[in-house]
Amino acid sequence: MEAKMTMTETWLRKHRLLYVGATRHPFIHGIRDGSIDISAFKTWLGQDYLFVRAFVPFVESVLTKARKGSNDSDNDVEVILGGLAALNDEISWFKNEASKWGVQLSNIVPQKANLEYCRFLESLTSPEVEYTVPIVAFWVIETVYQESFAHCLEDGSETPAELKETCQRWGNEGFREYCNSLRKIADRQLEKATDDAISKAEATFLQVLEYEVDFWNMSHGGT
Ligand SMILES: Cc1ncc(CN)c(N)n1
Repeated sequence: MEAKMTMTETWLRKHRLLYVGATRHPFIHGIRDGSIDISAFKTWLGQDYLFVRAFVPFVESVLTKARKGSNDSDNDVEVILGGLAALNDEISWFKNEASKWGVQLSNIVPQKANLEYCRFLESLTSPEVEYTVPIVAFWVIETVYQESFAHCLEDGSETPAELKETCQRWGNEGFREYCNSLRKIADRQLEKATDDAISKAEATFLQVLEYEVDFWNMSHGGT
């Protein structure tokens, strides 16, 4: 008998074009084939540092909701706490990387796409938004980076040596497994969710993908 398709699988198939748009963006192609304009990379670096700082309270709120709204809360808390710990490392990494590239983090002003994305994440921290919705958002946010940067490390890629460490940060196997754990939590929640929560979660899935595309665009000179 064939295994039943999970909700995340259904959405990934149904919204394939947008998903590919977010995970195979020209910014990523530029890293992968070595044609990236380093000023675009530096813009991304500074903006992403601000994003990651704003991402922490979002993840904290997911953690709080996991404690209250999950019937496997020990597992969920462990996975989400692992994510928070990774964010702590990520922030230190951004600081180091910025000084390597001569990017002054204290002078970075968030661009429109970044502000809008952070505002959207903040809206998901409201207690009225049930756990299923932000856990789906969390899974997609992390997975877009995992799939994007892993693509830059595949056989045949010509990623410049000085950008390999960046790609390793999200493209590594451990990060992939962590994304799979988030996906399993999201699917488990979706299985028992109401139709209303499922449609809100699907809309959130799409919004995150759109925000991710806008985020990459911003590094290419968009706003
Ligand atoms: C915009 C964005 N999306 C996702 C990630 C992965 N934490 C990130 N650092 N920045």
